[in-house]
Amino acid sequence: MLDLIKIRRHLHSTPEIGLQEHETQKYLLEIINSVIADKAFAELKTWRTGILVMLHGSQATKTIGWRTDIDGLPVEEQTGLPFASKNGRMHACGHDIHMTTALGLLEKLSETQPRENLLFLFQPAEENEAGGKLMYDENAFGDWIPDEFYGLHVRPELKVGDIATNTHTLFAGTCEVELTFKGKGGHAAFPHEADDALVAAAYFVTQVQTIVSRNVDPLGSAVVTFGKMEAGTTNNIIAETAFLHGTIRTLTQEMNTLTQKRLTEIAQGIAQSFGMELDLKLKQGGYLPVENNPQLASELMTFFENEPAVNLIDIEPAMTGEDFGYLLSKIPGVMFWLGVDSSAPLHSNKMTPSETVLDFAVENIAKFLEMKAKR
Ligand SMILES: CC(=O)N[C@@H](CCC[C@H](N)C(=O)O)C(=O)O
Repeated sequence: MLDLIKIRRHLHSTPEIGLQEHETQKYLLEIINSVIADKAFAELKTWRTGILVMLHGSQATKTIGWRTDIDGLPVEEQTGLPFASKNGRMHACGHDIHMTTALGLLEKLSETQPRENLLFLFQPAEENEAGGKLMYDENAFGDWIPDEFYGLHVRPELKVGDIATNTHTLFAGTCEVELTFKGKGGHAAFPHEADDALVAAAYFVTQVQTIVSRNVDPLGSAVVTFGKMEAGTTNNIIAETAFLHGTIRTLTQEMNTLTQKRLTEIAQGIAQSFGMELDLKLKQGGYLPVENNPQLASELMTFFENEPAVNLIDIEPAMTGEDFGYLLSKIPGVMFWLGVDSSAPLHSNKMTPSETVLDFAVENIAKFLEMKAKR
């Protein structure tokens, strides 16, 4: 039987960034191969750093998919745990828990051959390059495309035992924004001979706040956050360029399109009024809103509601993003939050999920997938 705590700690101590998860893939493959070694009904294929494992059903009429993501974040871990990552990257979004749960599910569900096909997707690059979209668009699934797709994300504020989802939108659609104002540098004493990119960026950051307050329907939802701004070199030199890196989050794709349009207009207007060049990149990729399929979500919620160990919560959408949104735009399915009881939030360098969630998750999600694959 797999030692889930040992596996989780190994994965936790060796995180890798999206599409560079080579060691992670190697380690996952070792475990997956040990689990399916004597199962004639199991088959495996890889795509770059991703892995697909198919348990072929005995009387398959459909394919049920389970998805996990495998990448880490560029975060210096500060948990002080004995198995903390020391490589400048961290599983600060819980993907170590996601992967370990998927391995536990694979072990449990491959004990006997399911009736329906069961596909396990270990997907790279959830955080940056929308690996799910890449795999789908590059036909990594081939004829293993699931008919229904399920997946989870850990949620620090919820307790172990909590499973939270809804029958509509669970996560926002996001759009990454990269923007550079290119002006003309100069001496601080001669501003009239320069075009100050830092001042333009300051106006932009202020004006862009009006998208949420003036353009978004007050009954709708949008977030425009710039988390990074770089301009200038020292106090007495006028900045030639200013770089801003941000993200848009909205609960509908229409709102995302509107927000992207207004942001573009504001950036262009400011560049023009300050007489400088603008380089603007909007990167939405696969980060579409995560839309649960109403019927499948309702079935999943009823199932977990009737499981004594599970506290099922009907939850409001969150403004986090997930490239599972892209896969769910192609394949009906459900994503849910799994409570992991950490006092530090997602993406924090102190995020510490409770490992007791592993047994809970494998036990209860396996029951749901067994019901779907009709043993
Ligand atoms: C669950 C979670 O935290 N997801 C990330 C997804 C990032 C999407 C993309 N890189 C962007 O920033 O738009 C999140 O930040 O919500």
